[in-house]
Amino acid sequence: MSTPTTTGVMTDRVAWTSRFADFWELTKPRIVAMELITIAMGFYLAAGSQWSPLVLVATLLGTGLVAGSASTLNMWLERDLDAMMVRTANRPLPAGRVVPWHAVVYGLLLLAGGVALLAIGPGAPTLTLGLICWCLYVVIYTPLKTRSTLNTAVGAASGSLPIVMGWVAAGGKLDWVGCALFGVLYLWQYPHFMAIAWRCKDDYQRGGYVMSTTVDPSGRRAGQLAIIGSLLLIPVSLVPIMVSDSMLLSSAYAIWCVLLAGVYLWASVVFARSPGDVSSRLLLRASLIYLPCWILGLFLVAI
Ligand code: HEM
Ligand SMILES: CC(C)=CCC/C(C)=C/CC/C(C)=C/COP(=O)(O)OP(=O)(O)O
Repeated sequence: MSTPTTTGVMTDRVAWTSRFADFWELTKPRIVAMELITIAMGFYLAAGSQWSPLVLVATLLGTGLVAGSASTLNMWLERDLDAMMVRTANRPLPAGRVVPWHAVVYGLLLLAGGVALLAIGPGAPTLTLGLICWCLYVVIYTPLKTRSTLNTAVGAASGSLPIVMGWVAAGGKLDWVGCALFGVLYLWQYPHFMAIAWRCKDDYQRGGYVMSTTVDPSGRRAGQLAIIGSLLLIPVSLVPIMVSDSMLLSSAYAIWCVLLAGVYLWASVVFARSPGDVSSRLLLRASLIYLPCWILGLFLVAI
């Protein structure tokens, strides 16, 4: 009878670790992590003094699973196009490290787990939003990417709903504040994505994607959309002031929001005036700084 050698056990361990890493990558973990932070923030803002830690955990885990499922099925649907683009060619499916039907089963299992958690935890309103979000991303946004630049308007909606899911899960109504949370995330995505759409325009062209920068390679249209998004962020990001009773905290929040959106607007203008490698990197960085900083501001205003 043969016994497993140390080398054999080590090789198995490495193989399992890289398999785990491939399935993990299918969920686009960095975007999901950022979404989870927005969900926690939405929940925190709506929760009064009485809130259930179990509902919070179920909302975070459930939405995380539904979002991971959406990303996995998005990658499955786009596996052939991803193979044509430099940025995505080494993803688990186009690189052949995960078999397509395994990804489908995995994506559906994640969806089932997420639906169960959202049903048991926060309940029907949050679950309904989660399913709408999933459909927007997988069923509408993904096929629309090769057909119309309207894809960004739809993708941005799926990126903005999770913060509302957190808000609703903690008992928030779809009032001014609930809509403003959606609005900030929605508008934030325009400069964020316009920077990426510029940086990846050759890739998008190779994959046959219809993006603002492939229909207008001068970058004019992308620049205009980035400016409109960051400009509108100034008034919309001020609406959540309504959750605070403190004059001091609301004033500090207002100044913070105007400052953040001002920097974002400045980066958008720099990009619009001269679309290029440096200006698009600046805008992408500004977008990745804006979001956590705005969330920090919300945290403080709701103390
Ligand atoms: C229309 C909507 C969106 C599109 C098309 C989009 C697209 C992308 C793409 C293609 C990248 C990779 C950039 C690169 O490789 O250089 C990226 C990065 C990123 N996105 Fe977005 N995004 C959108 C919305 C969102 C939302 C809603 C969030 C989270 C709340 C988010 C968070 C991030 C983060 C944290 C990164 C940097 C980490 C990474 O490269 O994975 N994005 N986005
Ligand atoms: C609850 C739930 C379903 C949440 C969904 C949250 C989510 C995954 C938002 C992503 C937003 C978005 C449009 C990302 C870009 O995808 P892309 O396909 O353009 O990116 P890629 O080119 O890197 O594949």
